[in-house]
Amino acid sequence: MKGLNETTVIVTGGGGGIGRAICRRFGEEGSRVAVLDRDPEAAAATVELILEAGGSARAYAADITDYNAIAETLAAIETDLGVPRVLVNNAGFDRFMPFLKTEPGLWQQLIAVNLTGALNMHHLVLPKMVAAGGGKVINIASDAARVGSSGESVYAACKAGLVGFSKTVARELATKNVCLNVVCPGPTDTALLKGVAETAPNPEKLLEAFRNAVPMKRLAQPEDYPGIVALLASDDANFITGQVISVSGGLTMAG
Ligand SMILES: NC(=O)C1=CN([C@@H]2O[C@H](COP(=O)(O)OP(=O)(O)OC[C@H]3O[C@@H](n4cnc5c(N)ncnc54)[C@H](O)[C@@H]3O)[C@@H](O)[C@H]2O)C=CC1
Ligand SMILES: CC(C)c1ccc(C(=O)O)c(O)c1O
Repeated sequence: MKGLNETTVIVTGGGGGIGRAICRRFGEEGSRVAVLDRDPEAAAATVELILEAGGSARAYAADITDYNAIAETLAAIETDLGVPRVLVNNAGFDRFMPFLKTEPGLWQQLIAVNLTGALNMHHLVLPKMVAAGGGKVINIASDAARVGSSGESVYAACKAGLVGFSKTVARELATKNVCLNVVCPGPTDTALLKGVAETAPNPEKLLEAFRNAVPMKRLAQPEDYPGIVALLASDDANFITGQVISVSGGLTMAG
């Protein structure tokens, strides 16, 4: 795709299911991929896959909830790989529980990763994109933000917050050549979904309910996302900003 070769790309949660698939695609496009994850081994495994395929990547172990640690990590990325032109905010986590059974401590954990973590990344990376004359941000939210999802109230609130935040900053930076767009996955076959299913009284029944809710009657695979993310990061998307796109087999059909 246009404009991705030798471009510096940061992917948070790059060691996980969806993040790894996105990193691999940028590797195939010839980008310099900064695989950022709080799990160092997972990040290193993603880098290994990219290098084996002939691409260029480096692993960065950092927690997106820690503003100062992220500032240090970004300085290292800039020294190693150059100023980022693409940022994919993908790191996230969830616990499945009816809202009335949750406690404020869990809300804080969910908000720290799914909302504050993304704010940290934007606050530290966007000034560099503005100074460099432009950039692309792709935020991985969730269809839970668009249609709701029982058991995911605070997570859904964070993801809906990310959607509103993305549209607002897309307006604020529209004249600076910085485009922000949101991709909303539906239920996807990753460690996150498996972890959630294991906490349910009947994991297979929960997964069946997720499959049945999707018009195309299957869970998403991580490989369902890299195409749209690469497109939104490319020069073919230079006039697209503030948009929200569901990749969920028809779970959300928004006009
Ligand atoms: N799997 C699913 O069904 C869905 C996933 N999503 C979203 O897609 C994104 C990716 O999810 P999956 O690949 O499924 O999850 P995953 O659990 O496979 O990967 C998430 C990765 O993020 C990393 N991470 C978590 N917290 C972090 C932090 N504080 N700092 C740095 N790294 C951190 C983890 O170490 C892990 O490698 C998340 O934002 C999730 O909310 C959205 C809708 C559905
Ligand atoms: C994996 C978790 C439980 C999950 C499941 C379903 C949705 C959704 O319907 O959008 C999610 O966003 C999830 O994160």
